[in-house]
Amino acid sequence: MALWEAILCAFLAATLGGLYLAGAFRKQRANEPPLEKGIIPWLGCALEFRRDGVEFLRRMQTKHGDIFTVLLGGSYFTFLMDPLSFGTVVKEARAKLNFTEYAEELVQKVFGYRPSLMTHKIIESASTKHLKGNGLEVMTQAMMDSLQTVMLHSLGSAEVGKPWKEDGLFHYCYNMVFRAGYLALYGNEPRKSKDAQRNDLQHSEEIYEEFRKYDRLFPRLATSTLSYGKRKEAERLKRLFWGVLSVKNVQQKDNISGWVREQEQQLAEEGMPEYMRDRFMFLLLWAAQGNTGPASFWLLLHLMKNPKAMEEVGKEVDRVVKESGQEVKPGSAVINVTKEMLTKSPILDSAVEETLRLAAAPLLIRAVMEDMQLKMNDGREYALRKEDRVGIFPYLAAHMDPEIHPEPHVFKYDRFLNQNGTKKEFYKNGEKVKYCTMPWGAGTSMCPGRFFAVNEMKLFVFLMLTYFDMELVNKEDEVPPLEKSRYGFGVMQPAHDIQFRYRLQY
Ligand code: HEM
Repeated sequence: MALWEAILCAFLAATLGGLYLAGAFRKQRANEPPLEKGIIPWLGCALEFRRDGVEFLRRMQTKHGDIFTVLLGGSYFTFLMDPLSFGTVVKEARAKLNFTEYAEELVQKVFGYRPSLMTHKIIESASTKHLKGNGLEVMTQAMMDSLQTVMLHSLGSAEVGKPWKEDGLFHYCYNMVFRAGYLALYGNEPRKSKDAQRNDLQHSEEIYEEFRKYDRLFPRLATSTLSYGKRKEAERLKRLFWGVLSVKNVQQKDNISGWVREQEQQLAEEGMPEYMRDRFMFLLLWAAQGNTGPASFWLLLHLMKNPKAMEEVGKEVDRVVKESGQEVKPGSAVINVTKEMLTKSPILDSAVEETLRLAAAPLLIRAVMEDMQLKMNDGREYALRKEDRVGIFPYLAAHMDPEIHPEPHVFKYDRFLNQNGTKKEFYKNGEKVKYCTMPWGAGTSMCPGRFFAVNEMKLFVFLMLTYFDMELVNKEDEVPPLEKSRYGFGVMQPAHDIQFRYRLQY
């Protein structure tokens, strides 16, 4: 064979091998879901998906129905769009559909954290102890105290009159809830130090500013699409957080939450090196603080845009405060809202659920560990291949389904309540939909902080409505659209902020 023939053969073999690895030759087999490979080898439909995931999946759903497989950046994802069938994925044994595989890859990429075998168990058991039941009472009180500190401080002294203050509503809500949550979880400056409270306020503000820089980069960091310069910036921020939240630094604080302290201790007992535990601290901050602030923003905004909702929630808040025997008097605008009080506000509960229906858009992913059959609710069965992934995107498949939630784009504060005050059930094709909303994920990966998160949002609303008058600067401003690049990453953020003003009532 001539040399040029040998080179040509090698080139052809390499190209075919590359195309094979890129999945270009994959065909839909009998019993498999419809396949969509896009036109670019390896990337498949990744660009379209990243541009606007909702639009892309809606188009696929119209074309293929409620199950289909898509090539995205070298991996095949089977999307299940039938909410009545979610249970089969969520409850499937870990040996077949595994949550940790994909999650481990992601946390290594974005936080530099390599999970140990026990990490998930440690998070689960610490959360059961500290973010539920009696532990939740302690955490709710810590959040209450920190919220009072940051919210009342932001106004200065009430004695100098009650001037209006103006701010971006998203900035204000995220800032307040983030800083209070950070202080409640990671502790305060040692109380023996002079100016401890002032230092807490200043330090939490600095942390918030840096966190937001990372937060903005996060979606592109997770999808490996940052420019070189932005990647360097993300690396700088990551290192900054590993330092600020290092085990050594956090241990200097007073009132560290049991949730943070115990997880760190258990990882240490398991033999995890200290530098890796520093990274874990950053991962926890992200998980605990990245969603609740944006969710509180949407809740307050929807209440402000819906006078009837604001009136009903306001009446409920007043009643609960009065029933607790407290009164907000001029000059002493301080109330204490307890976990117990927060159990007596069904209207606010419904408004919180409705807010999360509209704003929470996580993408739940499971790795297929062996060739298997997926049985749909209507009896159809589909073959899944080992090493593919299964994706559930409840925002589109359930939250926005007009059959489950009529007028899905409208905020209805009492959507989740029956007239007699009990919780409503939802139906599709005449069948009850268990997974009618899934802001917290489900199954093994379900958010362990959900009870605390709801209490944080409710505390924030209790205090805002009790302490402040507030209004949008421009009452005609529409609710801003969602920032599309964040689909799949939890609670959505607005494409732009919206100005409001607030002042002390008393
Ligand atoms: C509105 C607020 C929140 C929302 C919507 C939310 C949502 C979620 C979702 C969807 C997941 C699962 C992700 C997946 O399946 O891959 C998750 C995981 C997690 N969340 Fe939340 N979360 C919120 C607040 C919180 C808070 C306040 C905490 C703790 C104080 C917390 C702690 C965690 C942790 C530690 C995980 C990872 C669990 C594990 O991998 O074992 N979250 N969250």
